[in-house]
Formats: sequence, C-alpha cells, structure tokens
Amino acid sequence: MKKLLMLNGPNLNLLGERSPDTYGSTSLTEVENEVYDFLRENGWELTCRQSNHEGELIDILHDARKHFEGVIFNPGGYSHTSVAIRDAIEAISIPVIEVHISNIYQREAFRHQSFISPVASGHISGLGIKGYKVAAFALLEKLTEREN
Ligand SMILES: O=C1C[C@@](O)(C(=O)O)C[C@@H](O)[C@@H]1O
Repeated sequence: MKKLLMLNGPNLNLLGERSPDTYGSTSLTEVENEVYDFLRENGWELTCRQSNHEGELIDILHDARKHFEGVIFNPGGYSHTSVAIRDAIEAISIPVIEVHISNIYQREAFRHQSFISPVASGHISGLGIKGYKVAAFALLEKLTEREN
C-alpha cells in the first residue's frame, strides 16, 4: 500500500485547546484520524508525526524520502523563521504540501512570509482543519497522475 506522511510542527499537539477561535476545537488526533480514514478509503496508508523541535522535524523530513510518496506538512511557527526546514524540503525529492489552518495573510505581518512556500509543491492556508484533507486529496491526484 502506498504511504503518505502527515507532519505537524510546534504547538500543533495542542490543537483543540490552543486559541480555538483561530484553530478550532478539534484535536490533532481527531484530524489525523479523519485524514487517515479518507486515505484508507482510497487505498493509501497514512503515518502521522508531530514535533516541537526544529532538528527533529528536519530528521523526519530526511527519513520521509525513504518511506513515503509525499508529505502533508504544517510547519507551524517555523514556517516564518526556518531556513533549515526550507532547505530540508528542497533536499528531498518527494512532494510536500504546506498546510496552515488559519489564513496567515489575514494575521500579523510576521506570518505573511513563509520560508516553506517557495519549495513546497502546494500551499493551503485558511481552510481550517479541512486543509489537511484537501492536501491529502491533492497529493493523491498528483501521485496517481505521475504513475499514468
Ligand atoms: O502554529 C501556527 C499554526 C499555523 O501554521 C496554522 O496552521 O495556521 C500558522 C502559524 O503562523 C502558527 O505559528
């Protein structure tokens, strides 16, 4: 079975509790289960990881190239600061779709720049937690197209 990775960065382990007006009240586990079920129905497998540590996220991304066809990635606050995560994405050959639950362009100016977007295959922002499922759908389409 083909596999995707869903990776969440700092503070996203608190999804559901943290600023619910901005990020909603659904927990990360619930979001992961929803994406898992969607992919399963389509014959794909999903592995989910979360880390609050920049270096660990980089290690996970490096390792992902050996085990997964693509990555759904919410880099959280590192989106706006991390050249190292940007370089890790550029270094791996698999497609990475960047997801933000909130619309980062409607928020503080420091969130308007993402270091990740220029190296991501796609960018989703402001669709709420549905963004993860949209990213999963887009990766399925992209990776299936590639086979045909
Ligand atoms: O942690 C997060 C979550 C976020 O990536 C989002 O999903 O909307 C947006 C980031 O600016 C913020 O630091």
